[in-house]
Amino acid sequence: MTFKIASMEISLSWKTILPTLLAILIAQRVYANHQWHRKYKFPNRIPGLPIFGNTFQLPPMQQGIWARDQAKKYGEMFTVQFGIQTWVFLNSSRVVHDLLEKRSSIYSSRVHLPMAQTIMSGGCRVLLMPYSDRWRAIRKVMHSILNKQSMGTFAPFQELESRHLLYDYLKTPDLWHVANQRFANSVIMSVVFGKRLELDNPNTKELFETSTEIVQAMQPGASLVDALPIFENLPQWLQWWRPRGIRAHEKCKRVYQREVDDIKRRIEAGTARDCFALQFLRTPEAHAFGPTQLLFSLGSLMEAGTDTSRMVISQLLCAAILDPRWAATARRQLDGVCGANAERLPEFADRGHLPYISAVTKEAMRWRPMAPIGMPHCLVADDEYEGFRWPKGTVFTWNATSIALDENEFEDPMRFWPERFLNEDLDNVLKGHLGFGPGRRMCSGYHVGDGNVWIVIARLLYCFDFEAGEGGEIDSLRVPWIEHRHAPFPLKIKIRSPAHAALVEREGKIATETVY
Ligand code: HEM
Repeated sequence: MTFKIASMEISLSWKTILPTLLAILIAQRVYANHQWHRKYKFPNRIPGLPIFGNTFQLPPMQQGIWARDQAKKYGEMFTVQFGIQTWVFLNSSRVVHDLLEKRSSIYSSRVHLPMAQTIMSGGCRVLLMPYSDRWRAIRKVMHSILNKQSMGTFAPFQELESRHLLYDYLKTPDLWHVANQRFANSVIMSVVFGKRLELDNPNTKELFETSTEIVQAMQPGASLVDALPIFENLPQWLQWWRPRGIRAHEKCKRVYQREVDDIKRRIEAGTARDCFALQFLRTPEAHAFGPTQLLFSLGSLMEAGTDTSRMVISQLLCAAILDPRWAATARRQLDGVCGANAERLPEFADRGHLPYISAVTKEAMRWRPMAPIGMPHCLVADDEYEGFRWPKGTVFTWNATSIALDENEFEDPMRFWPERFLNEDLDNVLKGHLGFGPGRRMCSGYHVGDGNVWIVIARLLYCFDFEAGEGGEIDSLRVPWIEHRHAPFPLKIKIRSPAHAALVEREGKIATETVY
């Protein structure tokens, strides 16, 4: 009886305590939510699902077109919820300039990615690093080696690899996409490690596999814990993704170390060419953050510097067949400088006499942005702007495709029209477009990227004619530029004349036989 009474007493008290506790918790949550909404104010929010927000609305491909449609509907800025992250899309160069450039000191961090950055990269991948002393120190060294004055060190690599590219186009025109990839990979291998790409070397294959793995790991939704970082609090033995991440990390360290050991051997033997790694290894700051950071600083450059150039070159060829007008203008200027009868190949030294090719290069950075919805920049302190208030941790990105194709930004934006860049800012490769990103986080290798595209397009247009291949109309907004297993669009390539064939044969063959 007593027990019964006691148990009744207990159950009675729980019956009252539990709902009361629950009510307090809900009230607290509602109050916190209310306070949060009073404190912070976001631009137009795109309606989404409870809990998941807009996560399932972002398509895996053609994200740029999706984001452009949203910008048309929601205006200069809009807000979306991807998992637990709040993203603000900046849809005009005005707001990009005001926030990501002018306030770059608080808009330049990265989203926390427990799988891609913490585990797979040991926190050391430059592209994914938070804005920190370490990131600033490494970027400073990168800048000191990759600045405009140092381009004389890297231009010979680009010169040689572009001659090899011409030879590949002459001999195996149907494999032009493979030639583009070989060119981009070999330039970056030379720039970073001072040696050419050896296609059949398994070490090379492994090195480039690591890039593919991290690109895949960075895709939204690739890993649950990156979408919902709360899962990183699970005990390590329950984190099923961890062993895969550790394996990828160890593989990266092993393949990067192999390259570092190789260049150290060449330095000792006195056979190393001047390159990024050679200079980097001599810089005390490069060693300040330990051996893993040193390896990943070199690896990060390899990863960031390959696919980017390859894709922009493909875009240019596509633009040439869709609108032959600009290609004809470029050809006229090239013939004026190098002779109409294949007298010689265009050189970097001709750049001052070939302004149209520089304008073509800038227009290529605008036309179909390589990062279609920009790259996430994370805010590190609460901020206010034009009546909006954002908490730290909000993610900002420049809506690259939308801005590039907006007629308020560019006259006749759909047209590939290099003339728009023939102005007093022509020689400033960053000015007038966002192809290399905004603010402090902008591309570290932009001089190399610009040089790659400039020399390749000058030489290809001088030597070859390009026409649409069979396979229907090309929708240049939907071409899968990232594709590397097959050509992203049908293209027919013909050498201009027997004299041009002889020039390519002569200059290209030597390039294919050069070994270092
Ligand atoms: C045409 C070629 C290239 C294009 C269009 C390009 C574009 C970009 C873009 C859009 C970003 C992101 C910027 C941001 O987050 O705001 C970036 C970052 C980066 N790029 Fe490039 N890039 C190119 C070539 C290269 C090359 C050749 C290298 C190396 C030599 C390189 C190294 C990097 C690095 C290290 C980062 C990471 C910067 C950071 O997060 O601090 N890029 N690039």
